[in-house]
Amino acid sequence: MTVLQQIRKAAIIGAGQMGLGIAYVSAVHAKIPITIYDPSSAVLSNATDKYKSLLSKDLTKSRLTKEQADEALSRFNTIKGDGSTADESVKDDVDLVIEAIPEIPELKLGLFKRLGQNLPPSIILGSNTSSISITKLAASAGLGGREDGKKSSERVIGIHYFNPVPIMRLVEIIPALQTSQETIERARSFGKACKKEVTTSSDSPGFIANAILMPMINEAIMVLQRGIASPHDIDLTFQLGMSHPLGPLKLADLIGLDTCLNIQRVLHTETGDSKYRPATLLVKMVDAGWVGRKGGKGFYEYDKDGNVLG
Ligand SMILES: NC(=O)c1ccc[n+]([C@@H]2O[C@H](COP(=O)([O-])OP(=O)(O)OC[C@H]3O[C@@H](n4cnc5c(N)ncnc54)[C@H](O)[C@@H]3O)[C@@H](O)[C@H]2O)c1
Repeated sequence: MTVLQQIRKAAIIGAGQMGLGIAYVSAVHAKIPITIYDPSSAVLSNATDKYKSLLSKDLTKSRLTKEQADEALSRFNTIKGDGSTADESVKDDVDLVIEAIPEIPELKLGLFKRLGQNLPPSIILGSNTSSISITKLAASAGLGGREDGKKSSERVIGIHYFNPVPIMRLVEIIPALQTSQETIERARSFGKACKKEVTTSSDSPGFIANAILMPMINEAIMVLQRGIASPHDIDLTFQLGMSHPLGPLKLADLIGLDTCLNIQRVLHTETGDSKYRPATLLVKMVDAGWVGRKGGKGFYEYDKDGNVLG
C-alpha cells in the first residue's frame, strides 16, 4: 500500500452556497489554506461576509476557540475569475481543485478542459456536480494540453457535498470510468478530513442522492401544480408524516430552483426516461427568476437571512 500524499492546499471554483460551504469545512476541519474563485465580485464579497459569520457563530457556540477561528480566517483567500484563464489561473502549488459552478454541462465541460490543460496531473480535479457525468468531465480534462491525456483524466472525481455543507455530514464520492485508485483514496481521505461520512456511487445520472431525491421533489411540484394541496400542507405531510426535517418544496427552495431544474434536465437527457421530465411549474418559476431561498422567493418568500416570511 502506497503512502497517500495528503491534500495540503486547495482551490475552490464558484463561491455560491456550495463553494463557500466546501471552503469552510476545508479550512476549519481539514485545516488547509484555500483560495475560492468566482467571476462575480459581489458574490466574493458576500462569501467573505458569510465565512466570517459562520466562524463567529461557531465561536459563540464554543465549537471553535478564538485561536482556531483566527487561524481558519487566515486560511481563506478569494480571487476574481474562474481559475482557468491565463491571468488568474489556479497555481500548481495546490493538491486539489473542487468546482462548484452552476449545474450546466457546457460550463463544467469547458472548465475541466481548461483545468486539464493548465494543471499537472498530480493535482486532483474534483466536481461537486449533482448529476453531470464524471466520466464526461474526465474525458474533457484529458483533451489536449501539456500532459498525457490519460493521466489528466485519471485525476478527475466527483466529490459531492450536501447543503448546508458545514452541517450535513455526508460526502458522496463518484469515480469516473477513468479515475485512478489513488485519486479515489485521496478524495475519500479528504472527505473524512472535512469530518464527513463518505459513500461511494458509480457514475450514473444523479448518483445515489439525486437519482432518488429529484423525482420526489418533482412529484411534490406536480401535486402543487395540479392544485391538490398547498405548499404548507405538502411539506407538513413529509415533516410530520414521514419525519423529514424539511418538506420537499422547502428543500427545493434551499437547493435552488434553478439548480433543481438543471439537475432534472440532465437526468432527463441522460436517461431518456420521461419520469425525469421537469414539472412545468418549476420551469415557469425559474423563468420568472424565482430561484428559491438564495433569491428571496420560491415556493415561499424569505428575508435576507433566509428565514421564511409570513
Ligand atoms: N444547492 C445545493 O443544494 C447543492 C447540493 C449539492 C451539490 N450542488 C451542486 O453544486 C454546484 C453549485 O451549486 P450552488 O447551489 O452553490 O450554486 P450557486 O448558484 O449558489 O453558486 C454558483 C456560483 O458559481 C459562480 N459561477 C457562475 N459561472 C461560473 C464560472 N464560469 N466559473 C466560476 N464560477 C462561476 C456564480 O457566480 C455563483 O456564485 C452545482 O453543480 C450544484 O448542482 C448543489
